[in-house]
Amino acid sequence: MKRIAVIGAGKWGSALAFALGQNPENEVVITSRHPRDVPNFVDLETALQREYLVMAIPAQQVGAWLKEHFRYRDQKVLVAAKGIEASTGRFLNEIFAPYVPDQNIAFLSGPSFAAEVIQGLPTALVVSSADAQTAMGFAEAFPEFIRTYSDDDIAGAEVCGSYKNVIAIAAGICAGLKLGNNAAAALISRGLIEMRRFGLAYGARDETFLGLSGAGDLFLTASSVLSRNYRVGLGLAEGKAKEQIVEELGEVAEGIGTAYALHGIAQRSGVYLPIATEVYEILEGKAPRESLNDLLTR
Ligand SMILES: NC(=O)C1=CN([C@@H]2O[C@H](COP(=O)(O)OP(=O)(O)OC[C@H]3O[C@@H](n4cnc5c(N)ncnc54)[C@H](O)[C@@H]3O)[C@@H](O)[C@H]2O)C=CC1
Ligand SMILES: O=C(CO)COP(=O)(O)O
Repeated sequence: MKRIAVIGAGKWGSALAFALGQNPENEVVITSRHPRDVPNFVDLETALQREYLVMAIPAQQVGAWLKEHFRYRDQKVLVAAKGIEASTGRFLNEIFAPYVPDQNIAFLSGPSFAAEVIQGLPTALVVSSADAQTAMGFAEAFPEFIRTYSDDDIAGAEVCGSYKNVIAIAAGICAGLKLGNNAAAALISRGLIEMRRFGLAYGARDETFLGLSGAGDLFLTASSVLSRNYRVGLGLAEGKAKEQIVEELGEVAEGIGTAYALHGIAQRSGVYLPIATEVYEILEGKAPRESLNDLLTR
């Protein structure tokens, strides 16, 4: 029996708790900063005693959360968030490194809308860890409707999971401006190339970008209104400010923070990130049509 605690009861944490609960080999509890009226809800201290932790707190908040609440007790940790910390440019593996040893941590990626997982719809995910046993331990915890693969390309999982959210914002802008399917396809394919170029510089493996974590999650997120990031793009195309969009969304859209993080990385390192940079400029108020036309005619 795997005793699992999901930390963070938002859309993704709730969906993961549901999915993992479908496997009779697991005993799953969930916790969050606001008590929830769900049968498996426990307080944070109880949750942190569990052997397996699934972290579903957004990337922009998890660093502060770890500092305030986390105490390592040999737990195995699965990081389910996707994003790069805007304030520091840190990836999630860097944020968690001071708290959890490499052999006890894994990262979840792949095309997976929470809204479909919670319906038990077929899904495929990747569990990446430096330790094969840790990756397998989490991969086999998922129920049959979720096909899991395991690998050790943490850099690839992280770059794909975070960067695709920024491309999804750009795709939402493209759709909102009614630039057409040709433009959308050009944008998404160039977004994959940009994400791959950035990821290779971070030590990611090439094949990861054509797999579930890369192309799979990018195509999913950059082509559906189920994506919060895609919906951010639609709002930007309407001329709304990001603050209003986030308020109306009522859920996290990690692509915003990651766009700021990527802009900072590009400024510091000189790496060429045209789409991420244009998304940052539009989030900062640049006219979307001018920006996307620049991008597509460059
Ligand atoms: N929703 C989805 O379809 C998927 C989401 N993800 C990722 O999962 C992560 C979480 O996303 P969602 O659950 O969808 O977002 P959400 O907006 O539905 O929920 C976020 C949750 O984090 C909690 N939270 C925020 N700040 C916190 C803090 N400082 N301390 C404790 N809890 C805090 C909130 O209370 C909320 O319950 C994100 O990184 C997202 O990219 C990954 C795959 C699918
Ligand atoms: O990561 C996701 C799907 O794989 C969820 O995407 P959004 O955060 O854009 O909704």
